[in-house]
Amino acid sequence: MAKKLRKSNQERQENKKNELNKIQELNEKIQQWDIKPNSSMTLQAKKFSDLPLSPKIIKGLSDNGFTKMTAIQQHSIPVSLQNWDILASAQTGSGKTLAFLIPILEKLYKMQWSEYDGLGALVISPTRELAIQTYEVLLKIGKQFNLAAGLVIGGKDLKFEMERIYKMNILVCTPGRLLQHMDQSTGFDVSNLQMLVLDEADRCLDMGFKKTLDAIISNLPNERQTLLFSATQSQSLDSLARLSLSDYKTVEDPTLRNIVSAIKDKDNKTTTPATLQQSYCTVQLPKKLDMLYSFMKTHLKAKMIVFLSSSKQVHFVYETLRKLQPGISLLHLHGRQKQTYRTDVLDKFSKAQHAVLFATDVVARGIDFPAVDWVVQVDCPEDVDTYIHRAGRSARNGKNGKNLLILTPSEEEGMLKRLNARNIEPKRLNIKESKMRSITNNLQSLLFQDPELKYLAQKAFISYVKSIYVQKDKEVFKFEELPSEDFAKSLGLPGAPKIKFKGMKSFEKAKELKNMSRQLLLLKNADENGEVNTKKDKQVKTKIDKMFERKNQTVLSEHYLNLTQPKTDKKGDDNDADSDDDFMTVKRRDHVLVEEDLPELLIPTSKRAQKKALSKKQILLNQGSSKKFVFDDEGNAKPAYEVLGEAEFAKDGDLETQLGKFIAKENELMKTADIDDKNIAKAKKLEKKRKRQEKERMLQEGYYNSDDAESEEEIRYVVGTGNLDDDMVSDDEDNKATRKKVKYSRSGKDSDAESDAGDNVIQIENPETLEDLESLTAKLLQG
Ligand SMILES: Nc1ncnc2c1ncn2[C@@H]1O[C@H](COP(=O)(O)OP(=O)(O)OP(=O)(O)O)[C@@H](O)[C@H]1O
Repeated sequence: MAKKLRKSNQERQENKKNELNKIQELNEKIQQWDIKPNSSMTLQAKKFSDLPLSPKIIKGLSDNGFTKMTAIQQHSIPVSLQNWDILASAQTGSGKTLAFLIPILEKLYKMQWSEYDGLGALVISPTRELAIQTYEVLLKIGKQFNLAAGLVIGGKDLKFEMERIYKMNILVCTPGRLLQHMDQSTGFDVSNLQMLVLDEADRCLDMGFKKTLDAIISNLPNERQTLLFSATQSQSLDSLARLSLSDYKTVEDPTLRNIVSAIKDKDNKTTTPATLQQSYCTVQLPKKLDMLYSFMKTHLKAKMIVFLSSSKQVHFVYETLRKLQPGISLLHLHGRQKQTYRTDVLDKFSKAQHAVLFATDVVARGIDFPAVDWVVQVDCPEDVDTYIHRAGRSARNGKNGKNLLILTPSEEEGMLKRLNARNIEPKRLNIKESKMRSITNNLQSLLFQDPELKYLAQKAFISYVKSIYVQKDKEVFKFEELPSEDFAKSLGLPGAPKIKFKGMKSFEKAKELKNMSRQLLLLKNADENGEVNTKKDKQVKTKIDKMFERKNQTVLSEHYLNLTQPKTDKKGDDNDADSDDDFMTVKRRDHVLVEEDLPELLIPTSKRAQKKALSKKQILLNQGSSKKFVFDDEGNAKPAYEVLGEAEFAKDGDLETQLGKFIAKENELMKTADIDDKNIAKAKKLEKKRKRQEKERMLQEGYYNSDDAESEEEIRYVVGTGNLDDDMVSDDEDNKATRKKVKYSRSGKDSDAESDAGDNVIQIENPETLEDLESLTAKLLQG
């Protein structure tokens, strides 16, 4: 028995030695690799197996059907393997994900990284969807490795994450939650980090994560490798590169250890693939929905993503078009839905053969839906980069795809100019008016029947107008040219909700009035000759003068305060026009929704308005009980109830007859009122029921984000080797002992300990839920 054990130990040692030798060989080969883009080595390496890569990664790749490399993989993987920092940009769908995942796995493997070495690599993605997708690819190709990987994309149960995050070797995450862990999770140590990857790096910046990224990067060790990947390159990306890549400016100096290789896809000058057919058409804003519906009706056998500018637009278009039953299955996705619902939609759309997905730009980047035939950009993208990324959801990895950009006449010239400047020249498509089907009447009747839909339409209208208003590129987005009335009608609304740009107006007016008040003060201090006395403090003032002054100042400042109120709140926080939700209010005119039913945007928030309302109330209170007057033909006011003289009263019969008549009349009135009341009560009951059902349906479909955190679980883990199972790490002493051994074994001296760790059976904490991505703990890259 002992002999057998010794033999197996010997075998293990032998195996380990061989493995280390092979790693040594791989390292030597990659150091000799000529990474120049035109070198024969680079150009001749067509398959993954042509590169000096470990058998583990080759197996992981081939098991998933990846054998040939794409251009970006061919050019960037050898450079990454030589430990250079990289700023890589390549077309959408060109395989960037593998281009950074392979070097991560390969590097950690060659360093013989173990679960006790802590976090070795960090991948930061701008959206949850992209992070999930990257994580899934990592799981697939990394099965052969003995590493722990986790997905941290936000969620409520911070404690749960805190307890596990320190065990991870590779983390795929979104920026906000990562920073939270850096700040709050005591056990989370990033000091050993070897690689940082920023996927869609420019998008991370566009989404306002700059400060978060700066903070994350400042927490990371300087001695690390950094890879920045994006399909487009913006100036902000350059500035990030300067911040996060070492010696960015020393590109030409090959003697420095950390230089940047800016790798671009040499074959293509533009960032859109050649297999993508690009076209555009021009349609008046009020005709857009007709155009979309007609397009869908003529493409029932297609898989299509329809991009709209806001979640409210998406919600409205989805809810109404599904009621018109176009004959193709419809899905919708935006950032206000629950993560579980979003994941479900992604899954459904990925699997669907023919379907339409209405979406915001939350899926514009990185998401890899298979076989999308059409991308339809119904609302104009905010810039060319967004256009490229949206269009890039189709024609991925050499496949064919089509993109249709719908522009309004006022957007056409500006947007085409922007696209042409980037070598993008979509073909113009002429729309046959005769083929276009108008759905305005259908929408009107839908909205008439369903107040919920009307409410959605109003929100969609406002959010669209708002989206145009806030666009930076005023040459493309001309707010003043919006045909708001017709646009509202095209959504089925009876008219455009009036939008008042509260912040802007009050800001301008406040400036004006501030000037006026200054003039008033100066005038008040003017001497008898009318000259302005600026040295008023030197005047001799009586007590009454002072009181008068103080009183007037108060009046003035109150008045001034009222005018400037919308700009500054009590705490002095800036509330002006830039505030996202507060910058416009809507005056409604055609419906009777009560205030609590209104969207936040519609509630008048100005303190002035509230004060005004208060004062009206006050006036009414002060008035005491009201008197009712009627006006005669000459316009004279008389009390509504007058006591008649006896003779006049007797004209209509004696008291008894008149009383009888009066009672009969009142009885009649009461009967009708009773019927009316019953009808109203019935209608109310029905409405209540309908609302309840609607709410239930919406809950099922993933709206009501407010309780997201309550119900969803957004963190998932792959936990590495079995000895990371909670039970096994519960005993601290044992754990410490194992750590010591494993550390020691990395130097190759204690192969028993190493193989013990390696021999552990892999534990999957919740195998059933692993696949649907909703498990809190999943599994592993196994050895
Ligand atoms: N070497 C390869 N062989 C076959 N298919 C590949 C290869 N590399 C990537 N793919 C496939 O190509 C598709 C696009 O890859 P990926 O999502 O990595 O593109 P991307 O460049 O990151 O796109 P985007 O810029 O839109 O994020 C995926 O379906 C992926 O599985």
